[in-house]
Amino acid sequence: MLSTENIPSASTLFATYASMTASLMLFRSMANDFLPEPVRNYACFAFRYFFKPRSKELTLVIEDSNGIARNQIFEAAEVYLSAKIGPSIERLKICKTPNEKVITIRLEKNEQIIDSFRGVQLRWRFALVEAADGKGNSHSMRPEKRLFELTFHQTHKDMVLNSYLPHVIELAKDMKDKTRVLKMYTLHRVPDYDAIRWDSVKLEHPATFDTLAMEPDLKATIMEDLDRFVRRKEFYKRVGRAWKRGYLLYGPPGTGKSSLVAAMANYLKFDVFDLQLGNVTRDSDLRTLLLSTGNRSILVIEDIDCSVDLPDRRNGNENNADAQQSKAAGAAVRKNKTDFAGGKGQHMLTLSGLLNFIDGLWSSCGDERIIVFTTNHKERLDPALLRPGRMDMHIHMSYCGPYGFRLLAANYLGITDGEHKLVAEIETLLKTISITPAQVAEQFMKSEDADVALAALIKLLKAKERNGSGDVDGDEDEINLDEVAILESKKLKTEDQTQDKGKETAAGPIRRRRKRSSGRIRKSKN
Ligand SMILES: Nc1ncnc2c1ncn2[C@@H]1O[C@H](COP(=O)(O)OP(=O)(O)OP(=O)(O)O)[C@@H](O)[C@H]1O
Ligand SMILES: [Mg+2]
Repeated sequence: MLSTENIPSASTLFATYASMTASLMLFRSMANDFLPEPVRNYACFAFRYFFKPRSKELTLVIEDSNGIARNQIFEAAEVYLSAKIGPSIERLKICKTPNEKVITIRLEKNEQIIDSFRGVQLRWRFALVEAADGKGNSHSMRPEKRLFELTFHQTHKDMVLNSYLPHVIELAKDMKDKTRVLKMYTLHRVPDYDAIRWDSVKLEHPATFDTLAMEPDLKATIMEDLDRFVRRKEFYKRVGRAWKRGYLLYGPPGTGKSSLVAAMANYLKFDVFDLQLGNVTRDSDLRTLLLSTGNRSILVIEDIDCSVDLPDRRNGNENNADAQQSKAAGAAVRKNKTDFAGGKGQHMLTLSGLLNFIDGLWSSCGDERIIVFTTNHKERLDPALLRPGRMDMHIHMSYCGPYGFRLLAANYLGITDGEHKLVAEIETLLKTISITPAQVAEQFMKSEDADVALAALIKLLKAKERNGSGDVDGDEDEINLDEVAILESKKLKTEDQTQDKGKETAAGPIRRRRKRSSGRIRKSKN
């Protein structure tokens, strides 16, 4: 039987509680009076430290930026985790801008994801915290900081830092590349500010190495070269070279130089910056433009022989003061039309200036840069451009050979392994007659019926054979396409010649117009 004698009464309990509370309050007010604040804070900290339950977990806090630059780990985690979303997630943020191919999915505040790597469990949590200074993140202009918390057992700290996070970064890069929308930047003049800047559009050029008709060995060499370039970051650093590579593409019009640039961009997932030198009049503009090109990009200068001319070649005047000056400097000088007419000379762009800038300052302030020059006339190029070490690879884009023809026939007409009665005849003709891939493609566009398309190609090849135009350049070839083309091109040529008479000193723009007119004939038939 329980005795009630040993149980304290309610009044005793209340009295004890009241006296303890009074003692504590007395103690606290004495501590406040006699102990200085730093000592009190330290005592509180020590109390909490010794009596807090020990956690075996470690949490890494990954903020979206360090205040100035973006945090690469944060960005990688966002992408990586979007592929790890499981059924336990209740809220997600989704978004798609007009330029994006797919919907982006991101975690909402406080959502967690459990990941595992080499048998280790890792917990990710996305959080939004108000910035202590109330200003938030200046980089993203947000009032709060976005961060990920990555929690795991303390013993795995080294593995997470040295293996798991690099793995997340690498995987995220691959994922981003797959969905990346390539951009094509072209020059845009802002008249009010007399300035010129890059404007971007989505690069949707369908050319790839699979659709490009060129000799297989050359194609493989280019692809290998590109692969080697992108994976040799450390090598470039070690040997003290800027991580850039230059290609000179030369060959007749319609042999696929521009298509090759697009194929390179699609292959590497690099943006393209199309630098139309004709629109740039000042060296200072050029420098600003070059400095604002991004990493992982291809800078293209098309038709370099038309864009940058030697003045003595252009106007045939050896005594011209500018020509003398540029010769002395070993430079090719291009001036805009008004300079020639008015002789003001202040808007001057030099090829050597461009090349030095590309070789020097520009190339050292970015990574993974490719520069491509294209030309129809390699022999007209300034020796400064061809100097060893300037352009790493000279690629000759040539007329259509049997391999190129078969590839086009397969892509356009679905003729695989040359299984068509007319293929052998065409291949024989191709041995002696030069025809560009663009012209072959044009014939193949005429009909979906392989018989009709191949017959049209044979007709064109035979017409070329009759005219003895097997080895003339592409501009002349256009005249042989068909009667409409003949009439149209004659008309355009007459127009050109009339205009050219008045502008004998501006050889560059004249060459450009001729090229464009032949392009127009091609387009009108498609
Ligand atoms: N090698 C090729 N493989 C597949 N298609 C090609 C090839 N070359 C040209 N073409 C076709 O011809 C069109 C024009 O080619 P592209 O503009 O690449 O020639 P280009 O060499 O740059 O000519 P230009 O010297 O006039 O700039 C392309 O859009 C493509 O359809
Ligand atoms: Mg081109």
